[in-house]
Amino acid sequence: MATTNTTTRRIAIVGVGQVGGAAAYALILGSTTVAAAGELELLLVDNNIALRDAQVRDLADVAFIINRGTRVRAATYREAGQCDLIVVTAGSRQTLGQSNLDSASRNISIVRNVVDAMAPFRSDAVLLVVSNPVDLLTTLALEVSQLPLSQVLGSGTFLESARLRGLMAEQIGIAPNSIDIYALGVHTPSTQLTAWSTATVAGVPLSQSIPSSTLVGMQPVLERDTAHLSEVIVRAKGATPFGIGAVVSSICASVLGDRRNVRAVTHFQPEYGCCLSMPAVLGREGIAKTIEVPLSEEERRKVEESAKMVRGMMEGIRQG
Ligand SMILES: NC(=O)c1ccc[n+]([C@@H]2O[C@H](COP(=O)([O-])OP(=O)(O)OC[C@H]3O[C@@H](n4cnc5c(N)ncnc54)[C@H](O)[C@@H]3O)[C@@H](O)[C@H]2O)c1
Repeated sequence: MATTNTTTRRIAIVGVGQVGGAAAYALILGSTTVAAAGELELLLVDNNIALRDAQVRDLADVAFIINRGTRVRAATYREAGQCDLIVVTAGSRQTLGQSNLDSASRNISIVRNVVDAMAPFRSDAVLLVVSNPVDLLTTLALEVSQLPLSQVLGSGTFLESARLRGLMAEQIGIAPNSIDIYALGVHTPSTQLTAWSTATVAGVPLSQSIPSSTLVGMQPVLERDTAHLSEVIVRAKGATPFGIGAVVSSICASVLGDRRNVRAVTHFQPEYGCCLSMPAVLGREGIAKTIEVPLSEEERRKVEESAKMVRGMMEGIRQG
């Protein structure tokens, strides 16, 4: 490793294709925020060595231009396991027409292997999983890494929650950061849940802060657009790197800066026996606290149904 300095924050990105590359780019642009008061070193890992080295060179140019002392270099799995924060974006992208199951089984084996190759982890390392299916792979990474529960999380429905607020803001003329609403549960278009029952504007329930005719009209459209926009983007350009890249950068800033922002990320839920997205307070330890959301009976039943699928797949993985 390069010589250490107490204020250097190290983030490893494992899998530097479209998503890993965009995450690295967002991290370099936001390096002052991400590394809190210190400097940022980005370690890139990929089993495609030519691609990894090309990404290092391309991203090093960005760092030179930004000129905030950020360093970018290639690294091994072992070095990645010793970083402050490790982002797992390794995987095979799901192509349209390919079944979820095909893509899931390849990513299960990839994520198991990369997490295994990084172990043993630095004791305070935080592991952030982005590869899909993200709830299953975060649950798997938690088991394989043997890190404490709080230190393993996944991007989950953070992006969908941000998208939901942004799309709603356009409809109702209120800024996104003044709307408190989350997409929760298991991250797929058919299983994630919009927590309408707990949504507020300025602490006032949505049902009292927006005319009911507006609310009823926009709910199905927002749900559909929030859940399916990624598919639309993938159909047109093959991947969705920028939104998720910004999500990674934001989570890294929250964790390394111990900022205590509340974000919908996937993390272990004892009640459901697997990782799925619920709002969490993010701090240096990863998940500082889960916010208990008082879901309606129907919302809870929907979350339990999809959690059952994740638990079933985990059981299949354990039995080999
Ligand atoms: N959670 C989300 O919201 C979200 C959003 C977008 C993409 N994704 C997921 O992110 C993952 C990556 O997507 P992408 O578009 O960047 O795909 P990509 O194919 O462009 O990149 C994947 C990279 O992983 C690398 N890789 C594969 N096996 C590896 C291994 N064993 N060790 C190290 N690197 C390895 C590949 O060489 C490639 O560079 C996919 O699983 C995708 O579904 C998640």
